[in-house]
Formats: sequence, structure tokens, C-alpha cells
Amino acid sequence: MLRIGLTGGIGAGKSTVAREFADRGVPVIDADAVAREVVEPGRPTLARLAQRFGPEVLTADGALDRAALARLAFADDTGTRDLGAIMHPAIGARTRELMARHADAPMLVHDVPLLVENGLSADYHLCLLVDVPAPMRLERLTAQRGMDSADARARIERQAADEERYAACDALLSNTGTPAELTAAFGALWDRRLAPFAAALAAQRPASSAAANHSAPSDYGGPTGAPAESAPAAMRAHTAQRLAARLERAWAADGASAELTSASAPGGMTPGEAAPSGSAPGGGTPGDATAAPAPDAPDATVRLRVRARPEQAAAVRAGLRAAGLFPAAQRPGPAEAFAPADPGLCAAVELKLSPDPRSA
Ligand SMILES: CC(C)(COP(=O)(O)OP(=O)(O)OC[C@H]1O[C@@H](n2cnc3c(N)ncnc32)[C@H](O)[C@@H]1O)[C@@H](O)C(=O)NCCC(=O)NCCS
Ligand SMILES: Nc1ncnc2c1ncn2[C@@H]1O[C@H](COP(=O)(O)OP(=O)(O)OP(=O)(O)O)[C@@H](O)[C@H]1O
Repeated sequence: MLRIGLTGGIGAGKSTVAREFADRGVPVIDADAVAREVVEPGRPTLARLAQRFGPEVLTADGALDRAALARLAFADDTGTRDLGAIMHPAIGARTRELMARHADAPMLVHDVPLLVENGLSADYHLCLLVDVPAPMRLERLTAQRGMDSADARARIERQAADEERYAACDALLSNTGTPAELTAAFGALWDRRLAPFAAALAAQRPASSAAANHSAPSDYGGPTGAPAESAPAAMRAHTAQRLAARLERAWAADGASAELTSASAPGGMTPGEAAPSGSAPGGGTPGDATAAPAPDAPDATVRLRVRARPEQAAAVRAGLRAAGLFPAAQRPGPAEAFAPADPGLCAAVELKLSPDPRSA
């Protein structure tokens, strides 16, 4: 199953995109709806909220007064943090139940406003961002939805910055135009990338030879407002990071023991990024943004180099597949090249099997 995380700042248009998925028969789990369900009258989570924020967050008939809670919880960082600490375990448990119900679906969408804030990016094969600059979102929320301006501002302030969302997401749909334009952009993304990715994952194979073909994701339009020339290099570095995080998450779930010794992308990893230690097998130098080749360099391959003990090989390969990466070409010897099933991503993973991971 292709797991897609759908996110965006408040008022970006996630619901509109979620409807496009639903219209194509894709099950959508809406985190906001789950958050409502777990605080229905009588639920323990509701009692915890009243204990922390006071009886004023309850209406006379014992239901949650959502506006009152929003006022208190979004007033400062501590309130927002405590709200999350109370809500998220219950939301997580209910979400896992709903996901299990759709275990046989070829694709599943999780609409999560706080995907980036809660560090969930590596849980999905692909994260899709609906992108609208904050001032335009504020305008839409207040003018069209009638939301209180102070409330909208407070939530925007508590949410991730646009740059953090660009780094965490694999594909981006800009919603600064008309709803019809958003629908058209979604249709193109579906045809070119989402449907082929799901089909490839179901068939347990890379999507196409183009996947291993050094092509840069063309729908990463570049962050709004970022210098156009820096977008490809930054995008590739972030791609390396995201693939690495997915692999590590998949291995952790599998109990496999592998060492990601290096991640590299032409354009370099930007300083402060969690590039694993070790030598770069080609392209940029981990941790060194100055070693960037031309940003429009045609070789946009991202390489992750992995070491594992032979007895762990099967589990490590299973983790690779779970993260959406498949053998692209069998080479003689211990190394295998892997390609992502997502034709919009570019990666080669070198898997080295060695008796002692530290000496390989
Ligand atoms: C505070 C509550 C009761 C206000 O309810 P209200 O009906 O006004 O808003 P609703 O739930 O429809 O959320 C609308 C939007 O607010 C934003 N938002 C909600 N919670 C948060 C939060 N903790 N931090 C930042 N933004 C948030 C999101 O963009 C969301 O899409 C509600 O938002 C809530 O229970 N929030 C905590 C649960 C949560 O984390 N939800 C997000 C799911 S990941
Ligand atoms: N392209 C657009 N042009 C104009 N208005 C739009 C566009 N897309 C969405 N809107 C409006 O902006 C508001 C927010 O959209 P929507 O509810 O889809 O966002 P959301 O990301 O799901 O919001 P939330 O974060 O609150 O869940 C709505 O009033 C919607 O009608």
C-alpha cells in the first residue's frame, strides 16, 4: 500500500485535495475528524483536557467548547504543547485502528495538518504539501470561512514554517490560483506520479527505468519565495534526508540492523542536516554545502550507502522495499543498486553486506 501524508498550513486547501483523492476511491483518514472523535462526551481525553485547561472548556451539557479550548491552548507554546500531549496518544491509537481497516487498499491518504510539527514524514512513502503563503491563507480563512483573525494568526504562529514543510515533503501542489487550477495540478500529479508509484509498489518493482534515470522531481516547483537557482540543490539534499529517514524507520519497524554510512546528493547536504558519517560514494559531500556542483547538474541521483551483516540481508532488503526502494540492477558482488518506485524521486542505494559492518 502506498501511504501518502497530506499536509499544509491551516487554510492551505488540504480538504480540497483530500476530496480529489476520495473521488478516485482512495481512503482518506482525516486527522482533524479523528481529533473530534476522541473528545466526544464521556471520553477520557475530554476529561484530561478539562483537568488541564479548566471547566471553561466544557459546555453546559458536557461537550467540548472548541472555541474556548482554542483560545486557551493557542495562547502560548506551553498550552499548545500540553494540548498535543493530551490529544496525540488518543489520536494515534484511533488512527492505527482506521489504517488497519484499509490494509488491503492500494493507496491510503492521511490528511495531517501537523505532520511536519510532529515529525511524521518518515512514516509515509510520499508526503504531499498543499502550499499557500501564510498571508493568503489568513485572508481566505477570515474572508471566506469567517474565522476569527486572531485565532487564525495564533494557529499559524504555532505551526511549522513553510521552509520546514518544504524540507519534509516530496511533492508540492501550489494553491495560490483558482480551485480549478488546483484540481488540474492534482490530476497531473496523479497521472504522472501518484498512480504509477502505487502500481509499482503493489507490483513490488521500481516504477520505470526513468526512476533510476537521474531525473529530478519536476513537480517540486521550488519553495515559494526561495531563490529559484537554489531550489534543485536544496531539494536533492532534502530528498537524501527523507529517503534516509524512511529507511531507518522501516528498519526499526522490521528489527533489522543496518548502518546508513553516507547520504549524498549533487548539490551537497546543507549544513546541520543529519548526514550520516562516512564517505560520500559520489556527488556532493555530506555536511558540506559549498561542494555543490551546478544546481542544474543533470545527475540528480541521491545515493544512500548502507552496510548490513549478511544474516540481516533479507530484513534489510524488506525494509528497503517497505520504504519504496527496489533492486534496479543486480550487479556482481555484494553491492546492489536500488531505485525508488516513485518516478518522481531519484535515488540509488548501495547495499553492502559485510561480516563486520564497522570494517566494510
Ligand atoms: C483546539 C481545537 C479543539 C479547536 O477546534 P476547531 O474546531 O476550532 O479547529 P479544528 O479541530 O477544526 O482544527 C482546524 C485547524 O486548526 C489547526 N490546529 C489544530 N490543532 C492544532 C495545534 N495543536 N497546533 C497548531 N494548529 C492546530 C490545524 O490546522 C487544523 O486543521 C482543535 O483544533 C483540537 O482539538 N486540536 C488538537 C488536536 C490536534 O492536534 N489536531 C490536529 C490533528 S494532527
Ligand atoms: N484555490 C482557492 N481559491 C480560493 N479559496 C480557496 C482555494 N482553495 C481553498 N480555498 C478556501 O480556503 C479555505 C481553506 O480551504 P480548506 O478548508 O480546503 O483548507 P484546509 O487546508 O483543509 O484547512 P484546515 O487547515 O482548516 O483543515 C476554505 O474556505 C476554502 O474554500
